[in-house]
Amino acid sequence: MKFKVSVPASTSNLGPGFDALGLALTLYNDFIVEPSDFYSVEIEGEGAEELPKDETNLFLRAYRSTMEYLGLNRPIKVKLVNRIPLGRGLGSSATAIVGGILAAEKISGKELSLPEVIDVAFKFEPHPDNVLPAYTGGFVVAATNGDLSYIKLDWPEELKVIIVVPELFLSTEESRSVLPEKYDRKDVIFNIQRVSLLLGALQKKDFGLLKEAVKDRVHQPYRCDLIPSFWEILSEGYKAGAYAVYLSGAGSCIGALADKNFDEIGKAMCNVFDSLGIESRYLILDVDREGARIEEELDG
Ligand SMILES: Nc1ncnc2c1ncn2[C@@H]1O[C@H](COP(=O)(O)OP(=O)(O)OP(=O)(O)O)[C@@H](O)[C@H]1O
Ligand SMILES: N[C@@H](CCO)C(=O)O
Repeated sequence: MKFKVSVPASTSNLGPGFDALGLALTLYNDFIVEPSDFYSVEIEGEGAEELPKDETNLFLRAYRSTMEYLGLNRPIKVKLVNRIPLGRGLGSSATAIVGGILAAEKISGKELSLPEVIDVAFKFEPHPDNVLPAYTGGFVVAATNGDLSYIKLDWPEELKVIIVVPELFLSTEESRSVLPEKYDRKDVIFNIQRVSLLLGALQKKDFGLLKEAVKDRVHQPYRCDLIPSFWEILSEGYKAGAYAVYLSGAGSCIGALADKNFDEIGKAMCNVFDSLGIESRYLILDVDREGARIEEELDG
């Protein structure tokens, strides 16, 4: 039994929806798994040099934790084919967690319920906005309070996501450490208004509202100093025709929503990084609607 688990990247927050909104993208990490006499990890692509190849590897930790939950221990050999840049706010760690859980389900022949999947996943990443879209695909609104409530919403077909990827590694831990413990009531109200507007604007395809709807006072004003010329990059994205520009997840990637001028928007934002001597590239992505999947049996 040799199989491939494919898990999509995700862009979360979308401005004001901190720890609540997540969107799966058509960029994938693949995990090629087969039973073995002992655990081993091989890595190709992103993080091949940096990520651990022993039992501390996040994919293996999630796999083993799921197997432990099921009362099993079945060693595997896994090859990580990583296409999602690490430490950029594209949910790479969420793909490893979800991939490990799916691999355990396949090897054990047992299916976990969504609450069980979330219970295991939250041991490693206690916010839902990357884990959930990685697992379910699509545009997801998640609410946690002990239990998880979530809903998958329609995403307008014509809206693509342009992701600018700078050569700036930013761990989620570091990017969360700059956030305040408490917020002013006016800032909380500001974000509640914008998230509501954002969901309405997407539902009605009133894209002219998106620029206001992605404004945020909960995380971007605190994280902006971690990304040189953050506000200028947003401004260049808007000038080139984006409807919305925001920090993707915990950063450092910047996301832009548009239905045309995709290359112009990507280039305009990368030019700002260029002028700072920071290498960058852009990806034009659609929304993945399927989520994590076991794509194929690779042999017998
Ligand atoms: N594809 C992967 N395979 C194995 N481990 C990973 C993978 N991606 C991330 N990790 C592990 O998860 C840890 C935390 O990653 P972190 O959340 O900071 O970054 P990220 O997942 O790349 O970005 P983000 O969650 O902001 O989108 C990393 O130090 C790394 O050990
Ligand atoms: N909502 C999270 C995403 C990172 O997993 C954050 O912004 O910190």
